[in-house]
Amino acid sequence: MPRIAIIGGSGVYDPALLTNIREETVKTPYGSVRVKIGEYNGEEIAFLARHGEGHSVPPHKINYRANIWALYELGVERILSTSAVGSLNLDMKPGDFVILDQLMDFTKTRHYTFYDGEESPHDRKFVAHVDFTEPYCPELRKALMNAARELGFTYHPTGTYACMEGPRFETRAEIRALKILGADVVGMTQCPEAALARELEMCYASVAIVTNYAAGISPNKLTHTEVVELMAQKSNEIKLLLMNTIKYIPKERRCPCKDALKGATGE
Ligand SMILES: O=P(O)(O)O[C@H]1O[C@H](CO)[C@@H](O)[C@H]1O
Ligand SMILES: Nc1nc2[nH]cnc2c(=O)[nH]1
Repeated sequence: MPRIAIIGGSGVYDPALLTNIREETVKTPYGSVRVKIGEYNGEEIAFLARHGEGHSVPPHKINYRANIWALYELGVERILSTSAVGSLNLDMKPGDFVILDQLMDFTKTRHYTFYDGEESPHDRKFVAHVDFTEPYCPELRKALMNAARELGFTYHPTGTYACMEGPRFETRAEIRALKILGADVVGMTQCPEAALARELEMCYASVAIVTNYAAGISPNKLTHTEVVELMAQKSNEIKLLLMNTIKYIPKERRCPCKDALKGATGE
C-alpha cells in the first residue's frame, strides 16, 4: 500500500525512476482515476499525471476531487506535487525551484470540497471548515528542502502561489494586482488540490518550477510551449529532487495535517 504519492503537473507525465510499475483504476464517488504504483528503494510510491498522460485535461477541468480521493483510497498519507509557474518575483528566475508555503485562490468554477453536507456522494455527509492557515505540510516542505540542499539545487524555501482559473495566462494588470497582494508565483492548479488533501487529513506539498516571468514582467509572449520546454530541460532535476525527498519524509506523522478534521465539523 503506497504511503507516498507524487502528482506530476505540466511536463511531469511519467513516474520515471520508479520500478515494477503497475496501473490501478481506482473507483471514487467522483469518478474513476488511473494511478500508477511503482517502487523506489523498496517503498511503494503512487504516481498520478494531473493533466492526464497526454496533457489532455486543462487546469479548470481537472477532476481534483476524484484524484485526491483515489490517493486516499490507496492509503496514501503524503502527497508531493510539481507545479509549473510564472514568476512575479525577479529573484525567482526561470529554472528555479520554489518550495511553496502559501497560496491564494482566485479560481472560479471548481469543486472546492468533499463535504457537501447531505449532497455528499459518500457517507461523509457533514459540513467541515478545515484550518488552512498553513496550506502546506511542514514536514514535507522540510523534506523537499533537505533533498534540494543535498543535490545542490538552487531553491527558494518559501513562496506564495496565486492560483488563477486559466486556461488563459494573465493580463499585465492581473499580475500587477497579484504582486501588490504578495504573490511570488502564479499557476492554475494548486487550488483546490491542496485544500482537498487537507480535507482528507493528508499531507501535501508542492515544488514549483519557474518556467517564465509572468505577463507584463516577461518581455516575451507567454506560451505553454515555453512552459513544457523548460520543464523538459529540468525533467531530470525534478525527478531526482522528488525521489531524493522520499528518504527525508518521516515515517511517523507529527504534523497538524493528520488532525485537520478535529474541530472542523463543530463536533
Ligand atoms: O500547475 P501545472 O499542472 O504544473 O500546470 C501549469 O502549466 C499550465 C500552463 O502552461 C497550467 O496548467 C499551469 O497550472
Ligand atoms: N497562471 C499561470 N500559470 C503558469 N504556469 C507556468 N507559467 C504560468 C503563468 O505565467 N501563469
